[in-house]
Amino acid sequence: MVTTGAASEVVLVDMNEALAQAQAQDIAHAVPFTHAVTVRAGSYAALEGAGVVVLSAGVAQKPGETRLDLLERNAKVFGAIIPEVLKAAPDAVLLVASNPVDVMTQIATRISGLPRNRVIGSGTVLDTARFRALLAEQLAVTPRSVHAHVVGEHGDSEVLLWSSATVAGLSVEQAAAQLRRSLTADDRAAIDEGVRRAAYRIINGKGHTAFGIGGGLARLVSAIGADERMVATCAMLTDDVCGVPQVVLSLPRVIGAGGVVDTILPNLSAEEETALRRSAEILKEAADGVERRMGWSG
Ligand SMILES: NC(=O)C1=CN([C@@H]2O[C@H](COP(=O)(O)OP(=O)(O)OC[C@H]3O[C@@H](n4cnc5c(N)ncnc54)[C@H](O)[C@@H]3O)[C@@H](O)[C@H]2O)C=CC1
Ligand SMILES: CC(=O)C(=O)O
Repeated sequence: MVTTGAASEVVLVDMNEALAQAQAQDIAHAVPFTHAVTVRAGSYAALEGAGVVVLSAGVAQKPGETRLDLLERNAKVFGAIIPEVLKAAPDAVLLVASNPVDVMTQIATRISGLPRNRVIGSGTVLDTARFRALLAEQLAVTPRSVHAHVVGEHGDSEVLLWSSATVAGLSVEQAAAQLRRSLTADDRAAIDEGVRRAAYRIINGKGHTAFGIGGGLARLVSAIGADERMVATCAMLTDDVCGVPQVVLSLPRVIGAGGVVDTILPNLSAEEETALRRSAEILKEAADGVERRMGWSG
């Protein structure tokens, strides 16, 4: 947020106050080289007046763990922090990043009691970025010129929408042919694996992921602040996805003041529709399970 000037003031709140202080100081020392952003650590009360609160507290995956493995532990963390956040910043948009982000968004929606469009999960924003980056590398164009989306779970069952991916208005197959680049079934499988398994590989190498999600969250904060109506694949509680009712997952959403302004359902091939339904079923089952175990259902 500091490097892009996405906010005028950033407050870091963490149960580890010394860590929040140290991070705030370190980040503040980048301000002279970037944008005029005030950065400080504080208690929940310091969130007063916040337009957006990013929820990223909790535990992260260790090598070998899936995102869904974190569910119970992070549900308890949200149970503790969301009432505190709302006391200080009742009008904020909640932007959820903690994993498993889709189910955590559903939990945040339930605990907060806020309208569903004000509780957004970063969802597959990061996976969409990874898909665009890898397609761009394959086609030797900049990722900004690749229009492609990942929908469904931010996790193992996510769905890469190859059928609607375009460059300069052409399908990626047509673009590859004109650009004299290979895009064989093996290339596509390698890109799929590269997107779907990115977090596992990065966590094996450095213990966590940070820059991609940081870029994505900053972009969303700035879209909300400027009422941009940017289309991004964010997670939100949705009435019906391929016949699965009341499920939180990512679809292209219009992001502006107040959170999600609208949702767009892309054209799906039969195979993509089946995969999206499966992803919705997996998330629904995980969310129903945690609601039961936490005594929230009914
Ligand atoms: N949605 C996405 O694309 C991504 C999500 N994540 C998720 O974000 C979360 C955070 O990841 P990291 O920053 O790498 O982990 P981290 O362990 O570095 O940071 C988590 C912080 O939460 C704090 N915390 C824990 N319980 C708390 C509580 N009750 N109140 C206040 N603070 C509390 C901890 O003190 C710690 O500083 C994880 O769930 C991770 O899986 C991470 C990267 C990408
Ligand atoms: C950790 C995580 O969810 C990611 O980097 O995709």
